[in-house]
Amino acid sequence: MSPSKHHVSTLAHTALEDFYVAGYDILKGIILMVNTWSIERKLHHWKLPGEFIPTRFEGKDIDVIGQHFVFLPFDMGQRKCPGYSLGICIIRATLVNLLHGFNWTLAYGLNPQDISMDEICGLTTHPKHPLHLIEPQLLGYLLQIMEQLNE
Ligand code: HEM
Repeated sequence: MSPSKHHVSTLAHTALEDFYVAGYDILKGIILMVNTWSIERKLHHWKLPGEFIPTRFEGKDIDVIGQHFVFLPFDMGQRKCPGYSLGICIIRATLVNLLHGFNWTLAYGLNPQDISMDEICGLTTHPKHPLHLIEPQLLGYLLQIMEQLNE
Protein backbone atom coordinates (compact mmCIF):
# COMPACT_ATOMS: atom_id res chain seq x y z
CA MET A 1 0.00 0.00 0.00
CA SER A 2 1.36 3.43 -0.92
CA PRO A 3 2.06 6.01 1.80
CA SER A 4 -0.84 8.26 2.73
CA LYS A 5 0.70 11.40 1.20
CA HIS A 6 -0.07 9.93 -2.24
CA HIS A 7 -3.77 9.57 -1.52
CA VAL A 8 -5.81 12.72 -1.99
CA SER A 9 -9.53 12.21 -2.09
CA THR A 10 -11.05 15.58 -2.84
CA LEU A 11 -10.91 17.90 -5.79
CA ALA A 12 -9.05 21.19 -5.43
CA HIS A 13 -10.92 23.84 -3.44
CA THR A 14 -10.06 27.53 -3.09
CA ALA A 15 -10.33 29.16 0.35
CA LEU A 16 -12.87 32.00 0.10
CA GLU A 17 -11.57 33.68 3.27
CA ASP A 18 -8.71 33.48 5.77
CA PHE A 19 -9.26 30.85 8.44
CA TYR A 20 -7.42 28.80 11.05
CA VAL A 21 -7.76 25.03 11.35
CA ALA A 22 -5.81 22.31 13.17
CA GLY A 23 -2.80 24.53 13.78
CA TYR A 24 -2.68 25.97 10.26
CA ASP A 25 -3.41 29.50 9.02
CA ILE A 26 -5.15 29.13 5.68
CA LEU A 27 -5.10 32.29 3.60
CA LYS A 28 -7.86 33.41 1.27
CA GLY A 29 -7.19 32.22 -2.29
CA ILE A 30 -5.09 29.21 -1.28
CA ILE A 31 -5.88 26.00 -3.13
CA LEU A 32 -6.62 23.09 -0.78
CA MET A 33 -6.99 19.37 -1.29
CA VAL A 34 -8.23 17.37 1.69
CA ASN A 35 -6.63 13.98 2.24
CA THR A 36 -9.66 12.02 3.43
CA TRP A 37 -7.71 8.77 2.92
CA SER A 38 -5.42 9.86 5.73
CA ILE A 39 -8.23 11.24 7.93
CA GLU A 40 -10.02 7.86 7.78
CA ARG A 41 -6.86 6.12 9.01
CA LYS A 42 -5.69 8.68 11.58
CA LEU A 43 -8.87 8.11 13.58
CA HIS A 44 -7.74 4.51 14.22
CA HIS A 45 -11.26 3.19 13.83
CA TRP A 46 -10.57 0.35 11.38
CA LYS A 47 -8.55 -2.79 12.05
CA LEU A 48 -6.12 -3.42 9.17
CA PRO A 49 -7.36 -0.38 7.21
CA GLY A 50 -5.21 -1.23 4.18
CA GLU A 51 -6.75 -4.68 3.72
CA PHE A 52 -9.75 -5.48 1.51
CA ILE A 53 -12.28 -6.73 4.11
CA PRO A 54 -15.79 -5.89 2.85
CA THR A 55 -17.38 -7.60 5.86
CA ARG A 56 -15.93 -4.84 8.05
CA PHE A 57 -19.03 -2.78 7.19
CA GLU A 58 -21.56 -5.42 8.24
CA GLY A 59 -23.87 -4.32 11.04
CA LYS A 60 -22.13 -0.91 11.27
CA ASP A 61 -24.18 2.25 11.42
CA ILE A 62 -21.80 4.08 9.08
CA ASP A 63 -23.06 5.75 5.92
CA VAL A 64 -21.24 7.24 2.95
CA ILE A 65 -22.84 10.66 2.88
CA GLY A 66 -20.34 12.49 5.01
CA GLN A 67 -21.77 12.02 8.50
CA HIS A 68 -18.93 9.75 9.67
CA PHE A 69 -15.32 10.92 9.36
CA VAL A 70 -14.05 7.32 9.41
CA PHE A 71 -15.50 6.68 5.94
CA LEU A 72 -15.65 9.52 3.41
CA PRO A 73 -15.64 8.05 -0.12
CA PHE A 74 -17.69 10.99 -1.42
CA ASP A 75 -16.23 13.59 0.96
CA MET A 76 -18.50 15.73 3.12
CA GLY A 77 -20.01 19.21 3.38
CA GLN A 78 -21.15 21.58 0.67
CA ARG A 79 -18.78 20.26 -2.00
CA LYS A 80 -19.28 16.55 -1.41
CA CYS A 81 -20.03 14.46 -4.49
CA PRO A 82 -23.50 15.35 -5.80
CA GLY A 83 -23.58 12.10 -7.81
CA TYR A 84 -23.11 9.75 -4.86
CA SER A 85 -26.43 7.96 -5.04
CA LEU A 86 -26.19 7.53 -8.85
CA GLY A 87 -22.60 6.30 -8.36
CA ILE A 88 -23.71 3.68 -5.83
CA CYS A 89 -26.59 2.56 -8.11
CA ILE A 90 -24.30 2.22 -11.14
CA ILE A 91 -21.70 0.19 -9.24
CA ARG A 92 -24.35 -2.02 -7.65
CA ALA A 93 -26.25 -2.64 -10.93
CA THR A 94 -23.07 -3.29 -12.93
CA LEU A 95 -21.58 -5.67 -10.39
CA VAL A 96 -24.83 -7.56 -9.79
CA ASN A 97 -25.39 -8.03 -13.55
CA LEU A 98 -21.82 -9.19 -14.16
CA LEU A 99 -22.04 -11.69 -11.32
CA HIS A 100 -25.59 -12.84 -12.09
CA GLY A 101 -25.21 -13.21 -15.85
CA PHE A 102 -21.79 -14.83 -16.18
CA ASN A 103 -19.58 -17.48 -14.60
CA TRP A 104 -16.24 -15.78 -14.07
CA THR A 105 -13.00 -17.53 -13.20
CA LEU A 106 -9.62 -16.03 -12.54
CA ALA A 107 -7.24 -16.13 -15.50
CA TYR A 108 -3.79 -17.79 -15.43
CA GLY A 109 -4.94 -20.30 -12.75
CA LEU A 110 -4.73 -17.62 -10.04
CA ASN A 111 -6.34 -18.10 -6.64
CA PRO A 112 -8.48 -15.40 -5.00
CA GLN A 113 -5.75 -14.75 -2.41
CA ASP A 114 -3.35 -13.92 -5.29
CA ILE A 115 -5.44 -10.93 -6.40
CA SER A 116 -3.46 -7.75 -5.87
CA MET A 117 -5.29 -4.95 -4.10
CA ASP A 118 -2.44 -2.46 -4.73
CA GLU A 119 -3.67 0.88 -5.94
CA ILE A 120 -2.57 3.69 -8.20
CA CYS A 121 -3.70 6.98 -6.79
CA GLY A 122 -4.49 10.17 -8.59
CA LEU A 123 -7.68 12.11 -9.05
CA THR A 124 -9.31 8.69 -8.90
CA THR A 125 -7.90 5.50 -7.38
CA HIS A 126 -7.65 2.43 -9.53
CA PRO A 127 -5.97 -1.01 -9.38
CA LYS A 128 -2.24 -1.13 -10.02
CA HIS A 129 -2.58 -4.58 -11.58
CA PRO A 130 -5.62 -5.28 -13.79
CA LEU A 131 -7.95 -8.09 -12.77
CA HIS A 132 -7.94 -10.70 -15.56
CA LEU A 133 -11.07 -12.85 -15.62
CA ILE A 134 -12.31 -15.53 -18.01
CA GLU A 135 -15.93 -16.34 -18.82
CA PRO A 136 -15.82 -19.69 -20.67
CA GLN A 137 -19.18 -19.33 -22.42
CA LEU A 138 -18.45 -15.76 -23.51
CA LEU A 139 -15.02 -16.86 -24.74
CA GLY A 140 -16.73 -19.64 -26.75
CA TYR A 141 -19.07 -17.13 -28.43
CA LEU A 142 -16.18 -14.80 -29.24
CA LEU A 143 -14.15 -17.63 -30.79
CA GLN A 144 -17.19 -18.65 -32.88
CA ILE A 145 -17.63 -15.08 -34.13
CA MET A 146 -13.93 -14.81 -34.98
CA GLU A 147 -14.07 -18.11 -36.89
CA GLN A 148 -17.10 -16.89 -38.86
CA LEU A 149 -15.32 -13.63 -39.70
CA ASN A 150 -12.30 -15.57 -40.97
CA GLU A 151 -14.40 -17.82 -43.25
C1 HEM B 1 -18.73 5.65 -6.83
C2 HEM B 1 -18.71 6.72 -7.62
C3 HEM B 1 -18.22 8.09 -7.21
C4 HEM B 1 -17.31 8.44 -6.26
C5 HEM B 1 -16.52 7.54 -5.30
C6 HEM B 1 -17.23 9.89 -6.26
C7 HEM B 1 -16.42 10.64 -5.41
C8 HEM B 1 -16.31 12.01 -5.47
C9 HEM B 1 -15.43 12.80 -4.65
C10 HEM B 1 -14.51 12.25 -3.54
C11 HEM B 1 -15.59 14.09 -5.00
C12 HEM B 1 -14.80 15.29 -4.43
C13 HEM B 1 -15.57 16.04 -3.40
C14 HEM B 1 -14.70 17.18 -2.90
O1 HEM B 1 -13.80 17.64 -3.60
O2 HEM B 1 -14.92 17.65 -1.77
C15 HEM B 1 -16.56 14.15 -6.05
C16 HEM B 1 -16.99 15.30 -6.65
C17 HEM B 1 -17.91 15.35 -7.65
N1 HEM B 1 -18.61 14.29 -8.19
FE1 HEM B 1 -18.41 12.35 -7.67
N2 HEM B 1 -18.09 10.37 -7.22
C18 HEM B 1 -18.73 9.32 -7.81
C19 HEM B 1 -19.71 9.37 -8.78
C20 HEM B 1 -20.19 10.52 -9.36
C21 HEM B 1 -21.25 10.57 -10.34
C22 HEM B 1 -22.01 9.34 -10.86
C23 HEM B 1 -21.42 11.90 -10.66
C24 HEM B 1 -22.37 12.55 -11.61
C25 HEM B 1 -23.30 11.94 -12.29
C26 HEM B 1 -20.46 12.67 -9.87
C27 HEM B 1 -20.33 14.03 -9.93
C28 HEM B 1 -19.45 14.76 -9.16
C29 HEM B 1 -19.30 16.23 -9.26
C30 HEM B 1 -20.05 17.17 -10.22
C31 HEM B 1 -18.34 16.60 -8.30
C32 HEM B 1 -17.83 18.01 -7.98
C33 HEM B 1 -18.69 18.61 -6.87
C34 HEM B 1 -18.24 20.01 -6.47
O3 HEM B 1 -17.07 20.35 -6.67
O4 HEM B 1 -19.05 20.76 -5.90
N3 HEM B 1 -19.75 11.80 -9.08
N4 HEM B 1 -17.00 12.86 -6.32
